[in-house]
Amino acid sequence: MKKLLRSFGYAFKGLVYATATQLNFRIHLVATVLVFIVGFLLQISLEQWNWIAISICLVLVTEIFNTMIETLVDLVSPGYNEKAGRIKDMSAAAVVIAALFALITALIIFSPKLLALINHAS
Ligand SMILES: Nc1ncnc2c1ncn2[C@@H]1O[C@H](COP(=O)(O)OP(=O)(O)OP(=O)(O)O)[C@@H](O)[C@H]1O
Repeated sequence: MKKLLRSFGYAFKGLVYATATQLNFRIHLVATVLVFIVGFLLQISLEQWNWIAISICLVLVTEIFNTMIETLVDLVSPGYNEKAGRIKDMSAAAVVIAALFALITALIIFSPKLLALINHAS
């Protein structure tokens, strides 16, 4: 049990490090809070919450992996290296793909509800 708690402590330290050092990670966290607020206000369904949860998880996990890969590349290849650059570029591409998936998911879920609200108000 003590060992398990210690492992969670290390994981929490990693999360704090990612939040403190990565502006993009902080932006994703703010976006997560906003999506939660909008989701509650628009009373989205359980299935839609599922898609939102998958999107958020995917973006945060890829962002942490990206930070991890950047740190590892800087460790093993501190100087200029074409392959090191390519690895970082691909890692960043993974975050962009996840973020696009999240954006499209949010558009599919929220735009019909927001449009209905706008139509109702006018
Ligand atoms: N060692 C390297 N050799 C060659 N090119 C690199 C190297 N390090 C970085 N690059 C290039 O510069 C880009 C930016 O790298 P950098 O490490 O600054 O990441 P970043 O996306 O700006 O993240 P962060 O702001 O978190 O450091 C990489 O995507 C890559 O194209």
